[in-house]
Amino acid sequence: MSDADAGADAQGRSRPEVTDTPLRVEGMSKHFGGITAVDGATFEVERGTLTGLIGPNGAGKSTTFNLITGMLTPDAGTVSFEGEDITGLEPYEIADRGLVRTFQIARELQEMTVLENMMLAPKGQRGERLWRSVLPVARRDVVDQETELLDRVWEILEFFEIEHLAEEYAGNLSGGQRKLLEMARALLTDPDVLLLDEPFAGVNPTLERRLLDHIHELRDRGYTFLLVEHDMDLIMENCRHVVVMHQGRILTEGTPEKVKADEEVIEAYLGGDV
Ligand SMILES: Nc1ncnc2c1ncn2[C@@H]1O[C@H](COP(=O)(O)OP(=O)(O)OP(=O)(O)O)[C@@H](O)[C@H]1O
Repeated sequence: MSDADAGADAQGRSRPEVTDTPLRVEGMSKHFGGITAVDGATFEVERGTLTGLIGPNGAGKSTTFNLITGMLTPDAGTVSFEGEDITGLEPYEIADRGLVRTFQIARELQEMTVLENMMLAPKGQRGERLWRSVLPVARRDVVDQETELLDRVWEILEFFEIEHLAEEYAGNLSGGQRKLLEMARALLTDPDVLLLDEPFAGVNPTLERRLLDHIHELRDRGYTFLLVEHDMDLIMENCRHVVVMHQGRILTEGTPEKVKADEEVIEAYLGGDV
């Protein structure tokens, strides 16, 4: 969606102000007993970018991810999305607004096929702004919603090149194929911003490349990504903006070149090569 589309959706309902930085985290903190997991974190995610959130073990990345997606509530600070304060909202309320995370395929769903997993995935509740399709508008106006959903499901499966696995049980997929299915399910919710927590964990290098290509193509279509990752090199090679956490604080942020040259970052990563 371009900024020019902001203001009202296809039904004329008003939507919150759309900014170029859809996601803002300001002064966010979270304590667990005596542990400060996140300590006054402030950063932004710009629209249409891949932003990487990195940091050594225990830096506070997962906690930050859970605070943004509503799985945890911060002790201080705010999270805003498209200009709206979403701090403390329930995860489903946040997802409904278009800030969506991927979920591991639950055990029950592993006994269902890929197609069933897609048909059972939560759907976007936000009107007609469907999957940023290459299909012509007329095709998207199909009255039969079931047919439309099925069309969309197939289009997304084809996009991820897993349509040949439609009848396969999710439990039989490889680690990488499962990640593709997780992302395919998330896309059905019509997100604006996708948060991915360690999306490449357990994925072989060939599928990792494919997953990255898909992420870049989705970014080209206007989606925004926040990637939480251990793998510094991967983030440096693929993200335009990198946020580095250490001991709950934002150590630095900026371009990969800037971050790589930062003494504190080198220090945080065990004083080793970055
Ligand atoms: N539910 C919890 N209860 C107590 N302490 C927690 C909890 N969750 C996280 N922590 C602590 O908060 C700190 C930050 O943890 P977090 O998991 O956010 O870091 P991380 O950067 O994601 O680490 P990793 O890369 O190892 O997953 C750590 O010291 C961790 O032990």
